Amino acid sequence: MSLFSRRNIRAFNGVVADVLRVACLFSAILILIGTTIALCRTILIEHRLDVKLGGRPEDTRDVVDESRIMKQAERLAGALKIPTISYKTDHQETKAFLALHEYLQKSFPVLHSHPAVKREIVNELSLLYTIQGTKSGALPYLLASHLDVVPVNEKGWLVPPFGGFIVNGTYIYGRGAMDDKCGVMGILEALEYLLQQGERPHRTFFLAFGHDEEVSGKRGAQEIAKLLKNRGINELDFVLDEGFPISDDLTPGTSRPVAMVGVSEKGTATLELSVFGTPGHSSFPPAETPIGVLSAGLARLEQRKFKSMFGSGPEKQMFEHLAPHVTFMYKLLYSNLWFFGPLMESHMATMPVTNAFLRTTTAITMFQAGVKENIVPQSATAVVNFRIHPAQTVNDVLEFTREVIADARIQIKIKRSREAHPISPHGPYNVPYQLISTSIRQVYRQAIVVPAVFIANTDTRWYLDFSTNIYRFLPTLIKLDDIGRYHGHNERMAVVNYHHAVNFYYRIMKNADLALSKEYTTQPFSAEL
Ligand SMILES: CCCCCCCC/C=C\CCCCCCCC(=O)N[C@@H](CC(C)C)C(=O)O
Ligand SMILES: [Zn+2]
Ligand SMILES: [Zn+2]
Repeated sequence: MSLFSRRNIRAFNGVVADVLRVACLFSAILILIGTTIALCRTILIEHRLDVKLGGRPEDTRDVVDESRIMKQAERLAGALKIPTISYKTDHQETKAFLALHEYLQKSFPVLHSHPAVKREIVNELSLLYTIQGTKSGALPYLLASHLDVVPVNEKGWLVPPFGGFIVNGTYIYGRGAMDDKCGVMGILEALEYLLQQGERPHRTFFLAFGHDEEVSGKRGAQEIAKLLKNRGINELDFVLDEGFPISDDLTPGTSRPVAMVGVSEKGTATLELSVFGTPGHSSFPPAETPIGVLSAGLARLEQRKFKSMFGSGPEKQMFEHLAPHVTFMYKLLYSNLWFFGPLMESHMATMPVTNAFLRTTTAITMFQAGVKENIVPQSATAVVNFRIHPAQTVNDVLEFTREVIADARIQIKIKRSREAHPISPHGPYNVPYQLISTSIRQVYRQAIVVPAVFIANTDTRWYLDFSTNIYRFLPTLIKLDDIGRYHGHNERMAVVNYHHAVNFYYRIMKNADLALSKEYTTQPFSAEL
């Protein structure tokens, strides 16, 4: 009988169908088990934590008095009028920073004259505040923000970017409204209020406001870090700096806001690509010019994306934390990335901001060549900025670039680089992470808090030595169309969101003291589950 007889083919089809049936059943069982485990784990953990930290999200005691909302907004607007622009390292609007220092002193008189608060100017333009707690023995913590802003192109703005306008009593417009004067002003508002109430923090903490975050932090945060070290401060309980804002209506499967707390940040590499040739008359040009050669190489680099590293970083935990709070279909999806990962990847790759979560990104940010229309230029130079997924390294970026460029005429030089930051603990027993999470949910009561990798960079790089608990989060709410306002036109902050930001920092200060109590210090909070 032939191997391909009808009977054999029928039998073979039967076996294939059986195997497929078993595989489907097996996958379905695994998906259900995966979903159940993820849900139980997160629900149990979150419930326990709410009880432990004593601050259930619905608890609104101690929240800064709402009648102050407009006054707070006006004070932030005042700070936005001061153009503390960083153009590049050592090229800054120096006078504006001094004006901002003075404005802060005038705006927050209680804290600036309080015996427990020491304010220092570091490296001429940065500020370090030390708030002396009433209890000794506990590790201090540090809240960071930055005083500088990126330059503006006034043309695209609805109102002048340094006008300090509050439009319709609803939005505070101005460069720095989101990045990051809301942090500086929000923290100081919270502390001013706390001291005004006659309260005194139990625990010592620092406020570190660098003046050059937008151009590296070398002169600001780095110097603040050195000063702390020189004073014998080698360890901090946690550091909280700017990071993701809370995203509203951006997460499939839920209409609730999602607060991503940055537990790491992507690495970065800035490469300079150059081509050199011989200058000459444009009426008898060579077959290829430096501009042509470099452009072709850059086009190849832009078109060849880095492979997706989805699932090789904390993305898994991010989606597991989302799972209990989303619709049933998305519960299945988010709890079973081993199965649905590719589907999620292809969806996330369609938007730049979600694509940045998946992979190392490539951005050609500068190009320079040519001096006159009839001279073939001698050289062409481009700058390419990469943001590196935590599962890859600077070296991977360099190798990838060489492989894609594949043209010996294009020289590749590293201008700046830094590996991705270590992943900070974000388990149920990590007090600093839970303290931040609880503070978020006490203010944004609907928010789902999840760990994530911050896709941009912050001053936290200078504080990595001080603690393993380094977090990045901005306590405001944004919608999809607000993302373009970062470093773009019409940066703004809703008056009500700014009020929430102040409340959040106030909560941090209160909860940090709560976390000092015996109950917390005797529990194994530092251990991961
Ligand atoms: C399920 C996914 C939902 C996705 C929602 C995402 C919402 C994220 C929105 C915005 C992120 C923007 C981050 C802005 C970063 C500001 C910090 C900054 O500019 N840092 C500089 C530092 C550098 C050293 C000069 C930077 O270039 O990274
Ligand atoms: Zn910033
Ligand atoms: Zn920025």
